[in-house]
Amino acid sequence: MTTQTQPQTQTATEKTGARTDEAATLIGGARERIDALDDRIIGLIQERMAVSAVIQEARISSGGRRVNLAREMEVLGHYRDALGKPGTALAMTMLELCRGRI
Ligand SMILES: C=C(O[C@@H]1C=C(C(=O)O)C=C[C@H]1O)C(=O)O
Repeated sequence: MTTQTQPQTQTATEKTGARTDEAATLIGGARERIDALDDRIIGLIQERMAVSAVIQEARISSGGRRVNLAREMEVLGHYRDALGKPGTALAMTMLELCRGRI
């Protein structure tokens, strides 16, 4: 005899961890907004990467270096002022995406 695994359908409450249908509905809607925001954030990061690459290529073509630490300090400060210490970590990851590892 062969055993078959049936596709499991999760209820909205199982998917969200909520204990009531009302909370599950609210969470489902809010998660859709988060997914849409994440898509926009990813698109903005990709746009930033492209602009950053233009700057880096222009500087390298002119005989300069890829990285400019003074400017990176300004970027880090901007994120730290807006978001606190985790903002610095976020900016460091973003800089790595934009100019690679140093
Ligand atoms: C984009 C630049 O080049 C590099 C990338 C940076 C960035 O992505 O923000 C910042 C400084 C440089 O290391 C720049 O100098 O502005």
